[in-house]
Amino acid sequence: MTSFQSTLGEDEGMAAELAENQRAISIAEFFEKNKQMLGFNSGARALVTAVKEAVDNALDATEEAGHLPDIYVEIEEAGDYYKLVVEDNGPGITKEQIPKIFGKLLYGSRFHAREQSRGQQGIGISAAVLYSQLTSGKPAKVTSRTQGSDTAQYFELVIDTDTNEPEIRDESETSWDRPHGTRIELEMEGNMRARQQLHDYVKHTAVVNPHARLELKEPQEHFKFERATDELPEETEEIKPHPHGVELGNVLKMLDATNSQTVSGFLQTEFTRVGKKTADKVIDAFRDRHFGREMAWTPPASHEDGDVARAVSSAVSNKGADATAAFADAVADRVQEMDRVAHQHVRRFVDEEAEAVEDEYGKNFGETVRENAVDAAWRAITGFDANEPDQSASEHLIADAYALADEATSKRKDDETVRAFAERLAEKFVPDPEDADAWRGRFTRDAVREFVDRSADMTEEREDATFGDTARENVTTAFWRVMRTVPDDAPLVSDLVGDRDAVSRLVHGMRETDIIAPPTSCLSPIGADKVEAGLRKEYDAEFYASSSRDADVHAGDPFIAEAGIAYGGDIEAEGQADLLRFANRVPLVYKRGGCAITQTIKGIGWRNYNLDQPGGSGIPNGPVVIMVHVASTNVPFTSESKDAVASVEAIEDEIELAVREAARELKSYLKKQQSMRKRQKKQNVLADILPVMAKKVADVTGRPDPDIGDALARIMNNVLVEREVSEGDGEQTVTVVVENHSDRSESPDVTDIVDREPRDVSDGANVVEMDGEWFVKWTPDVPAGEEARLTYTVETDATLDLSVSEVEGPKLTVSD
Ligand SMILES: Nc1ncnc2c1ncn2[C@@H]1O[C@H](COP(=O)(O)OP(=O)(O)OP(=O)(O)O)[C@@H](O)[C@H]1O
Repeated sequence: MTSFQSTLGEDEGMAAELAENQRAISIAEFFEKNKQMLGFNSGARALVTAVKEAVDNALDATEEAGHLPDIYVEIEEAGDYYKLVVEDNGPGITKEQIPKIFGKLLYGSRFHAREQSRGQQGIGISAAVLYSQLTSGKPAKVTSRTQGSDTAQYFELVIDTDTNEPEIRDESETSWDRPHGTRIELEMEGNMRARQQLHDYVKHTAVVNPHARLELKEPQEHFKFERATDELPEETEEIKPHPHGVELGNVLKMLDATNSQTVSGFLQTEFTRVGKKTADKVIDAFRDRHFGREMAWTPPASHEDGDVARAVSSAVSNKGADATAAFADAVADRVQEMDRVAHQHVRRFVDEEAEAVEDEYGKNFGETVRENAVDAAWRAITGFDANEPDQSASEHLIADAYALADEATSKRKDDETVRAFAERLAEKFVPDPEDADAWRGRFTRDAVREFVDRSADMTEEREDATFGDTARENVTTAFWRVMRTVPDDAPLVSDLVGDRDAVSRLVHGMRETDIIAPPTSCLSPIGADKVEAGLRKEYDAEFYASSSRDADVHAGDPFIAEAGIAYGGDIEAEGQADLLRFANRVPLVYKRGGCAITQTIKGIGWRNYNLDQPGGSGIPNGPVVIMVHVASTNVPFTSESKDAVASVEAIEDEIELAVREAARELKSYLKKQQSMRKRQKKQNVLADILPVMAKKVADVTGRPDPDIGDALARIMNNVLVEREVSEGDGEQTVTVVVENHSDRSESPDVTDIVDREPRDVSDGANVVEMDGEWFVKWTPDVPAGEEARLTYTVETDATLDLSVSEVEGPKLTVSD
């Protein structure tokens, strides 16, 4: 304890004095002092954040109303301040809501909705109003016209920071030329030092929202991003939470609020993807933790040390010999039919057979008789004796335990060790007759593990053997597998409310149960095609790849990770790759280092994907743009300013998988490029030396020079395209020969352009005339090792121009 604290403790008057100064703090006051939490920590950043909040809202509102967004942003110098105007063509806001939306922090429509939207907390735009009033002292000016209304509403308002309530300074009806929408005007202290971030935000917003028209007018520049598509993103639907990943606190709250009485009803009504069957599975998993399971032993017939029929028969008195024998035999038969039998089975068989015998013999088999019968049968099966204080495990139980342990442990353990272990373990199941649960063989998994541990420890000590953790876990699992879920009714919702331990077991049950992934109707991913299209729109690269993963769940909220890669072309080759981060279609422009997206990219070994990565970790170098989008009904951000995605394992894993998917495509492209470069190099060398060699050979042998093109194509296993011409009477017959020296079938596009009309064109050609030139095009399928001959005739003085595509350059030899 510090001396200050000890003084406080001694002096009660001090506590009272301190108490006088203690009072609740309004949320508005809190954020007034903690502007950085909302992204208003500097004048430069404040402008970007205010634009972002207003534009995000405008996009959310227009899309939700089914309108193609048309958003205008203007930043203007106004004396010592900057004036920001953001206008949208959304549905507008009603007169009653305007003051609360702009004049009250934590007021919004999205906080409780499980549906993807840019806005989440209901803080964004009111925080911008707060910052503007704090720095300029001016009220926010809001104009809004709802669809179908002749007039617009105009408000001037500020936030009362003591009460976090709007204070209206002016209010009137006005006219506005937009048929519907909202316009907000804020004056604030600021500067344009973050111009680049502002441009990035608007530009990247346009990339991932191709359906939006965006206009940004700032003191120096004016951008217009026209819409690239009239297709709105798919409409999203609100969903309930998914059972995987909901936290204990939430489940406690939900149990408190639900109208359902049974846990099954609760699971089915409050969660997505839970029907009766899934609810039953969750409840079974819950039961296993809550009640434990019942040990099931093999029936005694195989061991011949327990006679169930005789035991049951002697437990029944006064029911007549026939009825007693029929009942005892029937119970014994039912037991024998089982591979393994647990106490619950015996209870069921006794009840069912008692009823059958009652019907047939007219004797009453009441509860006491039945209980005696269950006890007797169970004793016969297990060898347990309720009257024997120091009983030990029967040979039958030891043999059962041995069989399970033997199968679960490695073959290298010697038989004696396993037997000694099994004897000790079987002993642990022998109950104290006073303990009703143990008597029925009911134990939790932890209890079984403890039995195993104690038996293994003892075996290690006495038998000088080793019983490692894996062996212990395997034996526990082997026992747990044969144990049966208890049939007891699950507690009701009213029993669970407030019982943290029991609810925690329910939450574990929910997590353990296989449940299909949540519906993705609540999400609006960009889609792999559009990710690539967005990159193509923005970057002139030589290669693009993209991926969009299936939905996964975090904290009951579904999410999807998407990635795109652009490589080469005009992308800056010097320095690190460019990383574009997006969350719910909003570009993230700040806190790059503290973002899970950046961390995940840094953790990938990019050298495996043929990129340069100094030191083997970190952002790779080279002409690369990596884009990552996380879409979720609740993106976990590191702070309210929503600059960076928090480090959540499930999300990081999916980001990594999405990026690796795209990176694999990049790798095979780069590998191919590399092998093409090698091939080209080899070909260049050959093209230099072959003519020299050919000349020498021709000189020595006195024969004409051989055809170099042909030889080169054969050596390189290329596709060789050659033109042969035979001249006749004023006309020539042209033959284009396609020889395929490679080891796979090829279908090159072969085009000869001639300036006279060709005739007798061979089959399969497509002839198009344009401005006095004829394009004669074939796409022959040429199997490996074969050739195709393509012919036509044309006047002798025609000029010819041969071109070939659809075969990679270094694999092609054209001799015109
Ligand atoms: N331009 C607009 N048109 C229509 N409704 C709007 C507009 N701007 C805001 N709203 C409504 O006001 C609410 C509050 O907006 P605000 O920016 O404060 O929070 P949010 O967008 O819900 O969440 P966040 O704090 O994460 O930005 C929104 O949820 C939306 O219902």
